[in-house]
Amino acid sequence: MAGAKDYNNSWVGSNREQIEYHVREILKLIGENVEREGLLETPARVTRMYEEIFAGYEVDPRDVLGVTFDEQHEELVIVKDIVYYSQCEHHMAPFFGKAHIGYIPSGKIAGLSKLARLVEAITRKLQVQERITSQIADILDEVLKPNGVMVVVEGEHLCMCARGVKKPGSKTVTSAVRGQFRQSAALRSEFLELLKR
Ligand SMILES: Nc1nc2c(ncn2[C@@H]2O[C@H](COP(=O)(O)OP(=O)(O)OP(=O)(O)O)[C@@H](O)[C@H]2O)c(=O)[nH]1
Ligand SMILES: [Zn+2]
Repeated sequence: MAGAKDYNNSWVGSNREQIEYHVREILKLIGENVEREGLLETPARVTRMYEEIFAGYEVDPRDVLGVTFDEQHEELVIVKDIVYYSQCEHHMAPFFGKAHIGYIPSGKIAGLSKLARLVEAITRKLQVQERITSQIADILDEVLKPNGVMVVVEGEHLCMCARGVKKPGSKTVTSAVRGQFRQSAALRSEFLELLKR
């Protein structure tokens, strides 16, 4: 039955009926017949989709890094090609791509999966790519207190491909550096070189 599913995210669960109502109203306003078979379940489906793509509103990204390990590895650690899907806050249209994270620990390392979870927590909400990039860097910097952090995010924005300027295939690349990466061009080059492999 439409909307009978349990929701993991409390904001979707408690607002489900209203979200469904408003999706139905938008469908009417764009000229659709909300009674036709293909659309009967659409408001409920959209609401369930929101539960996934806006799951970040339920998570404090700092909590994702709650488990860390003391380790004396003070060399570069990189997790690259972390695929993300986000929604542009200007158009509510998807943008997606890959995030690459590098950091130089200072006595504390994060579980590798936690870096991917951090990307999930930050991207699953309305965002701009620049903010995603700096939030990843800032939260790692704050929680791990590493010697340096560098983050590169690549994204393809549907608001630039499917509408407006219509430039499919254009890629936006953003980066953020903290700590030793700020001072050292050699370190930035090492990170970028390792991304190419
Ligand atoms: N900096 C930045 N801009 C973004 C991002 N996602 C979408 N945008 C841009 O947000 C801008 C919104 O501009 P507006 O002029 O207010 O909106 P618009 O009339 O729909 O703009 P056009 O896309 O140029 O048609 C556009 O230039 C988008 O390309 C992002 O992650 N970062
Ligand atoms: Zn947009």
